[in-house]
Amino acid sequence: MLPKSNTQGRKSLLKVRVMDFITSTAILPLLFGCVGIFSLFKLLQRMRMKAYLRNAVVVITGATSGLGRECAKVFYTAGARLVLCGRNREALEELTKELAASLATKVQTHKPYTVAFDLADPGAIVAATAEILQCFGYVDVLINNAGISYRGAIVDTTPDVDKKVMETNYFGPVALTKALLPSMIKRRQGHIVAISSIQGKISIPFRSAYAASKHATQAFFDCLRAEMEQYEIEVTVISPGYIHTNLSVNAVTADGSKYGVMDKTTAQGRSPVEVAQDVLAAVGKKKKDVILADLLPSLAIYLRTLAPGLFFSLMASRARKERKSKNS
Ligand SMILES: NC(=O)C1=CN([C@@H]2O[C@H](COP(=O)(O)OP(=O)(O)OC[C@H]3O[C@@H](n4cnc5c(N)ncnc54)[C@H](OP(=O)(O)O)[C@@H]3O)[C@@H](O)[C@H]2O)C=CC1
Ligand SMILES: CCCCCCCCCCCCCCCC(=O)OCC(=O)COP(=O)(O)O
Repeated sequence: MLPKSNTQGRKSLLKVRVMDFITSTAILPLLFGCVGIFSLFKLLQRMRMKAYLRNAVVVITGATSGLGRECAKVFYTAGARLVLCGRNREALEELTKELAASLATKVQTHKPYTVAFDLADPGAIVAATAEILQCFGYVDVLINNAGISYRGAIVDTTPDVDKKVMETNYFGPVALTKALLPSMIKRRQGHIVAISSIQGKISIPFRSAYAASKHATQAFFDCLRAEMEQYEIEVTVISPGYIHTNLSVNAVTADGSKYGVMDKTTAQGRSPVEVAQDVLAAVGKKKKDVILADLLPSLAIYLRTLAPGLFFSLMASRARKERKSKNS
């Protein structure tokens, strides 16, 4: 073994040699070159993204609250021409006024149109599509954001509740997408976005109808992406974790009544403002599948695939715990 001072001497000699190597060879210019190319790439990406969204006709469902409302703000600021959808006409008008009153941005902004309809009413979607297409003559980006959640045990849940959740979260967005596709195919241009959920990738107990509707959403829009490639139509599926919105308050329960509670998980969720910015970036970069969640939910997705037995045990234990806390 070498004495300590000798080891330190060797270490500093090594440092000097490494520095000599870096300065005497092409490594330093190469490093600077790589950083430069990377920064240039990022700059170009940002410029392309901005150009893609500026003046684009963007339809947002569920724009009256939560994530949809924040998406309306960020896309408006990016210079998009908006068609804002929801059931509550007054809330849509109020948002339009708020956007018009917002501070001037660097890009030219456009007064949004509003179209009020119920996604769970198949008849309303045909009329709404015609109205949406009349606003600007075409649609560049459709953001299927509207949705409701649910809380309940499968054994207590009425089929009407299952249907309501599926109609709002799956059949409605699918019908609207299909109604708008022909005009996109004709132009060979368009972008369909589905706001799914981590629960579109994994099912957690007491969320059957919601998780089923989001799994169906993932499956449908994955198929759509493959089928639309020939027309250069983009499809982006976004799966967020908990967001601080009124989703849990507005959720339906097993008997169809409103849940009306702000859950702790929801209250501690990400800010919808930040999530909306991530949605804007995902759309601008034409991402295909995006998970916007913390480490644990993201790991749970891998666990479901790689160790399903373990994942199912964890979910059963979660169900036991939740039942116990409800009964106590
Ligand atoms: N919050 C969260 O933790 C997470 C949310 N998501 C998803 O984000 C999306 C937005 O939800 P979020 O903002 O959180 O919740 P909110 O309850 O705040 O917003 C839901 C929106 O959907 C609209 N909506 C509901 N039912 C219908 C209907 N039948 N027809 C038309 N519009 C309807 C509501 O508008 P109105 O009532 O005015 O019609 C409202 O604008 C949903 O798809 C949700 O599943 C995904 C992961 C996590
Ligand atoms: C290798 C180690 C892996 C450890 C994995 C542990 C498993 C932990 C389970 C985590 C479950 C996360 C569930 C996340 C659910 C979620 O984010 O949902 C988003 C929503 O859509 C919320 O809707 P809700 O109505 O349920 O509030």
